[in-house]
Amino acid sequence: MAVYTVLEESDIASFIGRYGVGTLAGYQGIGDGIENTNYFVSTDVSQLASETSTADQRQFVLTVFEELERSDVEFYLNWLQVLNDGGLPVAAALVDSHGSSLQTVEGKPAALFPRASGGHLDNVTVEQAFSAGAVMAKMHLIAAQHSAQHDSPKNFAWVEDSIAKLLPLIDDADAQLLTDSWQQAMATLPQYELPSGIIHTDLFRDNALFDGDDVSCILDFYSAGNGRFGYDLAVLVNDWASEQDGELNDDKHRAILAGYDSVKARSQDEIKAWPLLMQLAAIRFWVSRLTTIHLPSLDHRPGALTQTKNPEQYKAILLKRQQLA
Ligand SMILES: Nc1ncnc2c1ncn2[C@@H]1O[C@H](COP(=O)(O)OP(=O)(O)O)[C@@H](O)[C@H]1O
Ligand SMILES: N[C@@H](CCOP(=O)(O)O)C(=O)O
Repeated sequence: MAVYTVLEESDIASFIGRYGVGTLAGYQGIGDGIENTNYFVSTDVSQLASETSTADQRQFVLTVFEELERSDVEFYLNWLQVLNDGGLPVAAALVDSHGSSLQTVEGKPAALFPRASGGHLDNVTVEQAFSAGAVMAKMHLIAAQHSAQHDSPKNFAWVEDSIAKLLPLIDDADAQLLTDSWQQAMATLPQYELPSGIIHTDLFRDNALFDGDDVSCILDFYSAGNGRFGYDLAVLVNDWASEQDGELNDDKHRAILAGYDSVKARSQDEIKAWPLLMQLAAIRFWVSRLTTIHLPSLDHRPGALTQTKNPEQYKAILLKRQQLA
């Protein structure tokens, strides 16, 4: 259950009051998520003079950022606005009557977002895989036009540092595989000139909502930062197009790449570096999942331990991707 900051009805009503979006009609803590506190909130807009729609209620998500620094939240809210202005399906924070999107709740940063329609996918069709690739390419096109700078909390420097800390804690065969794979990848990466910008870094299926075949909202930008676009795409493919044993599902893999290329054609170097990028993305999540288990005190996310994800899955994906190189 991802509600760490418990809010009373009166807290939520006064929070909502800053926005002029009607009176509180209902609220419910959101069970999904591991990092922040989220509530679904609905308001009654029937008394609002400005309301032109026929609906009686509007739906929002109230987020309390449990661990992020205020300056980081500020960056993410601005970035969401940039993506929203560029036409990407994201939920940009509402601005209150004083012109601010960033609030404070119990001393922590907080914001109000429109609630997006759509649901999470259990099984991905090739049409949905195509849409996911296309929407990521659109996001990268917007990012390529901006010179924003932000360190992703789990960038390659973090991976390298975490590997060093993990080596004494994991079995010898895994330690060897991790060391060799990482060193080989880092030695090969500079051969390629790979375009970069602000990337999502964690676009797993649980961070996207779908209406039918279309992405209705990309969620959870709170690990975004500078990185290579091809690496972001590899993170997506490893989650959306892997079988249980880590093997690539050819149809979904092809559909994601076709969707991506239909919006932003990959460069020759991005294509040549593709197996390497998938390996890097696999190492990153093998390492973060190992870290949650072996170094829990370093994991800043309050719900990480209760929602532990299986590191072996990403080791299997790494081994399968190495066979493609
Ligand atoms: N704007 C939104 N519209 C609809 N659902 C949302 C929205 N924001 C969050 N959610 C729901 O809340 C869940 C948790 O949000 P997320 O940002 O992933 O949390 P956390 O940062 O804690 O991991 C999402 O998986 C989604 O189901
Ligand atoms: N998608 C990740 C969970 C989020 O991980 P984080 O390391 O970016 O906080 C996974 O499935 O491991």
